[in-house]
Amino acid sequence: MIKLKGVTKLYKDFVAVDNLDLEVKEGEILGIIGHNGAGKSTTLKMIAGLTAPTYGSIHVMGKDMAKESTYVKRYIGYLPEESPLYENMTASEYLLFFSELYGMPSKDAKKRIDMLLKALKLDEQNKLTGEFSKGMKRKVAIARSLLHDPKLLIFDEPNSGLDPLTSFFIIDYLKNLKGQGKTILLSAHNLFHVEYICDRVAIIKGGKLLVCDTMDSIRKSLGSREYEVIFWSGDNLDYERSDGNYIFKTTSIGEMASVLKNISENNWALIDLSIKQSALEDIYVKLMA
Ligand SMILES: Nc1ncnc2c1ncn2[C@@H]1O[C@H](COP(=O)(O)OP(=O)(O)OP(=O)(O)O)[C@@H](O)[C@H]1O
Repeated sequence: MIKLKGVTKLYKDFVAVDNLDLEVKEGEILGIIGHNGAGKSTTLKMIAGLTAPTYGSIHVMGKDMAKESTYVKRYIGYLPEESPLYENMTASEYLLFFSELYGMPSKDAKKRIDMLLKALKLDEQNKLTGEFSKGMKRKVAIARSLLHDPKLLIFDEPNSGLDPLTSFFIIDYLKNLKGQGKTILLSAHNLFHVEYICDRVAIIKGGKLLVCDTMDSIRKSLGSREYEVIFWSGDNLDYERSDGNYIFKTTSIGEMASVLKNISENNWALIDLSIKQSALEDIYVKLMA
């Protein structure tokens, strides 16, 4: 669906995106994460055809964005990081206005707007968007990006500045859109959300791609596992105590095996054995350090 080859973006002589190769497959959700100023928005804008790369090529739906971006844009729903609305319109009026700009037949547009307002739980029909909360405004912007039923969604921090429940509602809504066959490329700062919905994660730093893979593969190469064994023994042992039991934690599978052997040989009682994997947050902190 998306293919970037050697994409570089210079602002004068400042390198905002540096020789980026990236692919997004049809039907997947790819999350881009990175510090402020890492180059996420610039990358998304280039893919959406809003700014051209200085070097390199971008293909979307098999088309070269340098030549056919006008054609491709009708299949893209782009949500910018900041999305000011026309605040003296209700949500329906605003969306209807955009549907006219998109050339949608008004009957189809009204149906689609009703569906989107309902799906996004935007039910205060009589309020002007200027009187909406931040979360509701973001939902209107999301509805606008989905008006023309695009195949590819490019969302720049869809839930920035929103409370946890509204954020989660939006993330879950995006997951639902993937179920309807959409391809989604998003940037986000909430790593839990990225881990929750994305099939693959791209981590960028200073405009360069550090890693792009599934969470499983990233964990295998960069993450760690911590084993935790809880057991009971009547003996006085040199292990940490927890609620009348002993607890042993390690990242070494060898050490964990030797404790299990001890438990078995001494007839102590194994209460629990668990494996904790690194969350994206741990891996991100490690990579950025
Ligand atoms: N129009 C522009 N002119 C000059 N520099 C720019 C322009 N747009 C972005 N930059 C610079 O390019 C770098 C990357 O910016 P970008 O907005 O892509 O980062 P980001 O990862 O999206 O950051 P954030 O998480 O804060 O949104 C930053 O150093 C920024 O200051």
